[in-house]
Amino acid sequence: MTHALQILAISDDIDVCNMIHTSLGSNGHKSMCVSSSREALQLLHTGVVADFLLFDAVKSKSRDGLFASDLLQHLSSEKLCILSEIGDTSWEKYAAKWSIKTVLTKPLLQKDLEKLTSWPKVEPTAVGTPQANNPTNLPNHLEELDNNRFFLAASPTMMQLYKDVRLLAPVDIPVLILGESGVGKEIVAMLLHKYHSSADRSFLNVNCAALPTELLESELFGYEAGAFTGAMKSKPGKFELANKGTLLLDEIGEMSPQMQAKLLHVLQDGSFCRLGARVSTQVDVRVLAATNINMLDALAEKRFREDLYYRLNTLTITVPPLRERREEIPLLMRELIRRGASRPEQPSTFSSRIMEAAQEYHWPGNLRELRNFVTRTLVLQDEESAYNDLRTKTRVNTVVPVEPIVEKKPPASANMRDVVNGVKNQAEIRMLEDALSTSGWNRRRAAKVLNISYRTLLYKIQRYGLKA
Ligand SMILES: Nc1ncnc2c1ncn2[C@@H]1O[C@H](COP(=O)(O)OP(=O)(O)OP(=O)(O)O)[C@@H](O)[C@H]1O
Repeated sequence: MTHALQILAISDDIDVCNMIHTSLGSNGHKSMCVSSSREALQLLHTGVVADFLLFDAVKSKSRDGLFASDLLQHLSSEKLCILSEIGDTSWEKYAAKWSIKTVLTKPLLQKDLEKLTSWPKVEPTAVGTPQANNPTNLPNHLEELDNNRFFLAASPTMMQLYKDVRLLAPVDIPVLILGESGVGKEIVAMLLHKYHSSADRSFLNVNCAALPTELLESELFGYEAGAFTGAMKSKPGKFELANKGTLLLDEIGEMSPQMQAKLLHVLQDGSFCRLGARVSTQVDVRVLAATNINMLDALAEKRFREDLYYRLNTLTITVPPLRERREEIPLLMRELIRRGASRPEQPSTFSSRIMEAAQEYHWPGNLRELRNFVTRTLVLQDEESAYNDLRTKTRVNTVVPVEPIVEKKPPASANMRDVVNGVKNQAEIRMLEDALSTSGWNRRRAAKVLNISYRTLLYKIQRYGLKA
């Protein structure tokens, strides 16, 4: 049987990436698209095998010497191809210098790829066979962000989300990012910033739920010396610091009514006063907002101002929970392991049974929980207990059918009360986890759904050790 080949593309152009994924995927081959040669090199260093590398030279940031010697160390020149623009012949001289035979021009067409690779079609692997679980079989998009953070998409919904982000990013309108806690709203905001014209300016983030109103006000707008006790020196706020850049207002749904009114004012005319200042300051900031609460409920319950809501959500992006894109789990884990394994004795991958168990678990804390799980497992180097932990949590979440009590004598030591309490606790944990995960770990909403007080819910979360 013919083996699936892998093409690695370095391109910022979503049409190019889509064409590669679709055209190669339909022939049973694999493809990966990254946005810089640095990312491509990182992948090659970690053992990813590319049978062919396509470099999109159009609008590439650092044309000269970009991938010359470094990439050629991994791949022979016949395996490299440059994608250029009609009329741009500058790449021919580089191609000659590096002995690269192929220079294609945009728009990239299916027939170019077919001719280029002349790879025979591979029979699709039957669903459910081990190979179908192999993460490298999925077309995916990996993008490097600041501070060793990354964006990875592989499911159809996330690939579409990436496409939407790329379309929206350059447009200067407010975007509201919705999704449960830990799904990657901040990562999406970072991507929106990366592809905005202000990308070389600051990207700042303020968590609106973490600070009481007065502190949030000084954090956002800054203060003058003497504005309050302890304000020895004046200090600019995040709006000033993010001038000409992007400011993400995280957990905006938790902002107090007073702050909402002040924020509305800034969004209307871009000006505000530092605390204790007499004159106003004018800024030009791209404001993004994110929340894990249901904004329509918040509007109906008058917890959030309608006028502010409509200012913030000219466009909305909803990031799906991890349990709705389980096919991404092995890929994400592999990438997290690759970045997390710092010592030689740490594994470069986890066993396939742990990967499978991870795909079955419902990850109420989404990607944050997955990342913590990988880090913990790498540090403790105890896959067995990590596996058991996953299985237990998956079982607790699955409805346990009540076994008919037929002629089974309980063991002498069994205590009826313990058994009943065990079943009751399990049912309670299941209900709590369901309510918390559907409300995106918004405890007030979960308490409402469960019809218990907020304090009772906090107590139960602590008692059962539930974690987002
Ligand atoms: N698509 C993704 N690819 C890779 N890593 C991701 C992705 N999405 C999220 N992560 C990782 O998951 C973790 C949580 O992401 P992030 O902080 O963006 O979530 P969030 O939705 O903003 O959470 P919260 O609502 O609690 O603020 C981070 O470590 C982030 O790097």
